[in-house]
This record gives sequence, structure tokens and C-alpha cells, in this order.
Amino acid sequence: MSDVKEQQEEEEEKDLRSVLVTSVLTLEKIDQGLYRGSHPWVPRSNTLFGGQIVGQALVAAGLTVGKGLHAHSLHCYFVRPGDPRVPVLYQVDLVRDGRSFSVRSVRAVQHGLAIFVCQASFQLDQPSPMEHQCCMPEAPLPESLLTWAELIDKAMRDPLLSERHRLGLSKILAKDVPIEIRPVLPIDYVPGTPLEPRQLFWVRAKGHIGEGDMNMHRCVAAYISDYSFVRTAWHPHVRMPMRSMASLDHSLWFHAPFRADEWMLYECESPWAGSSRGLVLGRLWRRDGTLAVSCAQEGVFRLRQKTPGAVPASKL
Ligand SMILES: CC(C)(COP(=O)(O)OP(=O)(O)OC[C@H]1O[C@@H](n2cnc3c(N)ncnc32)[C@H](O)[C@@H]1OP(=O)(O)O)[C@@H](O)C(=O)NCCC(=O)NCCSC(=O)CCCC(=O)O
Repeated sequence: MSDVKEQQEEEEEKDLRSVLVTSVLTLEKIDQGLYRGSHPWVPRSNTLFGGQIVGQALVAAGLTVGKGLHAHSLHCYFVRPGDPRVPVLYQVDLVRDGRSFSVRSVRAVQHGLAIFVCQASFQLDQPSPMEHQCCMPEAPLPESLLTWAELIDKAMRDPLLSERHRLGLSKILAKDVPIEIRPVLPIDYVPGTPLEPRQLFWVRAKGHIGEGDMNMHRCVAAYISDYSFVRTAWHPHVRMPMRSMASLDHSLWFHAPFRADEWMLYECESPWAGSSRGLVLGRLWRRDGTLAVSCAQEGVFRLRQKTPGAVPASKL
């Protein structure tokens, strides 16, 4: 093959590579255990996307562990909103290296203050005959479903849709999120319709990641797992006037190997909400029915005060 053709093919392959790997989850090393991350995509809230911080923190922790060690769990708190105008510094503390497990503590800092703290644990691969898992819920295959963007496009063509909702939907469409979603259950694109505190959707990173490093797929899944997760707890209460919603913490447990650029079924359920908080539990399934990741998160939900007509949860 000629050099020019080879170079062209290399360029094409690069274009197809997931932006999550090429930019979002690529950190700059500043010093031993100190990394800097940037943010190519910022949500409409104009604070940093929690999944990005979790993913970058896991990348930083992973850069300090030995070969053959893979992240198996992490537990994080979001303590201040992230500022999209400045990069985030990740300081990694090497808590312990044992024979099988290595534990890291990561502090994400902006303006000299912690915005996020996290503990992550890595393990050497240790197969064991002690195995079990629960069953994946039934769901139509992703290829048979419309994408989120197509569903919204369809809703936009509904002549009964109000102008306010149309504007809201066009803003959602404009978001340049580096992940693809195909909802299985109805999505909340018609605001004001209470839904079950459940979500079921197929999800994968946009672009190609390839076999690559198992830890990178876990960092991408960490990013993806925060997307739309906390909203599950809001589903039954959408008639309440919401002032703000933010994730407080995030926990992940990685089970079987998976590829984050292949479709995975995300099953999200909120078993409880109260005290201005909502709990959400999630499972990411490989399409062959293997349980890949378990997730848990609490969010804080602040309502607007003294708005007449709010429907109490018990009446929904
Ligand atoms: C969650 C909080 C706000 C909690 O802290 P706090 O102690 O309440 O903080 P604060 O500075 O004192 O207040 C912040 C704000 O909360 C208000 N507040 C505090 N307590 C009350 C109350 N009892 N009643 C009513 N309002 C209350 C305060 O007045 C502040 O309001 P303000 O910001 O001044 O309008 C803080 O820890 C924080 O901001 N953490 C970062 C959260 C975050 O950035 N999470 C990640 C991003 S969210 C995400 O990625 C989910 C994706 C969403 C999706 O799917 O779309």
C-alpha cells in the first residue's frame, strides 16, 4: 500500500475514534500522581458533567497502578459544582498496593478547592469458580429502536406540542453528547407526564474504541453511567417545580469485561426518594446478557418554593 493511502486510512480511523478516548479521557501529566483534564462538552447547566469527572478521576487513578490491575469498584462524592471555564486537577494518593488489590484516593481540584473526592480499587485478574448473576430484563434489540435524537425529532413534528416544549426539545437536540442512546421505555420528552421511576435504554460511546485496554472501557462506562441516571428518581415527580437537581455521589462495581463502544442495556431504577434526595440503582448489561457494571447514585432535588399547584408525590 502506498504511504499516502496508508496515511489517509490512518486519518480516517482517527476520525472514527471515540472523542471520549481521544480527548475527554486523555489527561495531561503535570507531576507524579498529578494530572490535568479538560472538558470538550459542557451540559446546559453550565457546570461540569459528573460522569466526566468520574471518568477522568478513574483514568488518573489507573495511571498510577501496575500492569494487569483492573478497576473493580469506585465510590465518589461531588462536593462542589465544577467550573467549565478552567481545567480540573486530579491529585492521586497511592493509599495501598497489596498482592491482589491496589487502592487509590483521588481529589479533583479547581480554584484550589476540592470539587470531588473518590476512592477507587483495582484488582489483578483472579478467576474463580464461585460465580452467579441475576438476569437481564427483556428488551428489543437496539437496531430495532429509534435513537433519542430521532424520537425527539418525531415529537417535534407533533402539531399539538407547545412552543415552550418545542424550544426545550431543540435545546436537547443541540447537545453534542459523545454517547449514543436508544430508549426502550418511553422517555420524558413530553414534560409534565409522570413516569415510573425506571429507565431502560441501550447506550454506547460514539465512535470506535476497539479492543484496547480494559481500564479505558471502564473509564468510558464511568462517564456514560452518570448520563441521565439521577433523573430516574425525578420521573414520578415531574409536575413538581424543580429548581435544581445534581448528583451527590456515585458508586460503580465492574464485574465482567465489556466494550463501551458496543451496545449495552442500561437498566435504571429508583427505589426511594425523600428528604430532598433520590436514590438510583443501575445495571449495565452486555447484549449477550452478561452483567457488566452495577451503579448507585444519590441526587439532591431542590424544589422551587411556594409555587401553587404542586402535586404531592402521594397523589401521583
Ligand atoms: C449538592 C450540593 C449543592 C450540596 O451542597 P449544599 O451543602 O447544599 O451547598 P450550598 O453551597 O450550601 O448550597 C448550594 C445551593 O443549594 C441551596 N440550598 C442549600 N440548602 C438548602 C435547603 N435546605 N433548602 C433550599 N436550598 C438549599 C443554597 O442556597 C445554594 O443555592 P444557590 O446555588 O445559591 O442558588 C454541593 O455538594 C454541590 O454542588 N455538589 C456538586 C454537584 C455536582 O456538580 N454534581 C455533578 C453534576 S450533576 C450531573 O452530572 C448529573 C447529570 C444530570 C443529567 O442527567 O442531566
